Amino acid sequence: MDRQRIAVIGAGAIGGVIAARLDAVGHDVTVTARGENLAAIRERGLRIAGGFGAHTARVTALEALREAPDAAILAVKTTGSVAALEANRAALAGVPLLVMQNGLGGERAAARLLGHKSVAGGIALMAANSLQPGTVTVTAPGDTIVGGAEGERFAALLGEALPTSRTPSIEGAQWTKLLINMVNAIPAIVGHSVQDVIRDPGLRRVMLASMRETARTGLAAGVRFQPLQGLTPLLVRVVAYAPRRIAQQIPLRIKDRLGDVPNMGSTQQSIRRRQPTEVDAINGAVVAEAARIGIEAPVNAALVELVHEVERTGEFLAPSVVRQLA
Ligand SMILES: NC(=O)C1=CN([C@@H]2O[C@H](COP(=O)(O)OP(=O)(O)OC[C@H]3O[C@@H](n4cnc5c(N)ncnc54)[C@H](OP(=O)(O)O)[C@@H]3O)[C@@H](O)[C@H]2O)C=CC1
Ligand SMILES: CC(C)(CO)C(=O)C(=O)O
Repeated sequence: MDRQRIAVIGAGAIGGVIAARLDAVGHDVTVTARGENLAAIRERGLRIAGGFGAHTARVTALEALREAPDAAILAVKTTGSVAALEANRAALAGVPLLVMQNGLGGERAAARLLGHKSVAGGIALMAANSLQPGTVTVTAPGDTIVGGAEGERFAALLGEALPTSRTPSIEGAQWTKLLINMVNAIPAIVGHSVQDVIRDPGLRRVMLASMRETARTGLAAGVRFQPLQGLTPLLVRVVAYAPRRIAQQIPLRIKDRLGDVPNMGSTQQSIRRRQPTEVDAINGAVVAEAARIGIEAPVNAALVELVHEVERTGEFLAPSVVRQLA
């Protein structure tokens, strides 16, 4: 593919990896960042290490885009989407955009806000920690999944830089990722790695309960879950309805896929940076969809409350507080 001018809005964990890999394969990359992260990228470059190899990308780093790129990628947390899109609205007019976010429908919200339809949805299956400015460690590599409008364009672009595939239904893929993201809340509440939380039988029981609510809600709402990382539609039914001793194999598999390098999950990383988390867009999305179709999701509702409590106080809670939820 010809050298393209690519803008990555939000050079944190996922945006940082994507920007550095696009730089590594020869694209002209501009990132937007702020504060210490912006200063570190300007001074030392954007550094990635771990699962996709080491690279220091000497990218252009700005607070906001000054001109229209050929294509753009939004990789801020869902809580920052509106501000980040507003800040770059003029440069993004008519520019194809890929929204790389967990949660449901980020690409639809961005398309509404920008007032154009060239917006694709992307799902990162890698796990990455970004706790030092300008530096990202990929703790577990994984595919990037792209779908929706402009899916073909972004699959071709990212496919040069990272393992990438297309999904025929970004909504169905986002629901499967939502199920996987039930691993996020409990580590953010207790301050342990995702792997350690899943190893703990009592915490795993609560995580599985939140996964069951997600699977049952999605199935009841008519979602066609797409296969992701071996999590097939059949296994989604196993999560929803099989006896607990069988269904718990799903969180255990996710732990194995995350590998041995401790991963905090993106929600806990927000907590550790004293920033708002995406819990309302993850566990809260299950609660909202369950309410919409007239069922309940009490474990997810409780997890939302506990993550907000940790956000407010900055203090992790004892695992026993979570174990009693299921
Ligand atoms: N980390 C992971 O392993 C995974 C994350 N995801 C998903 O990917 C998405 C991105 O998450 P992640 O990369 O972890 O998040 P990060 O918080 O690490 O990165 C987001 C970056 O965007 C920056 N940012 C926010 N608002 C603006 C703005 N207005 N202008 C410029 N920069 C801005 C943030 O800066 P600041 O720090 O100053 O706020 C931060 O550096 C989320 O939806 C997440 O759920 C999906 C799979 C795995
Ligand atoms: C990698 C994974 C599944 C959990 O760590 C994730 O999506 C996240 O951190 O948001």
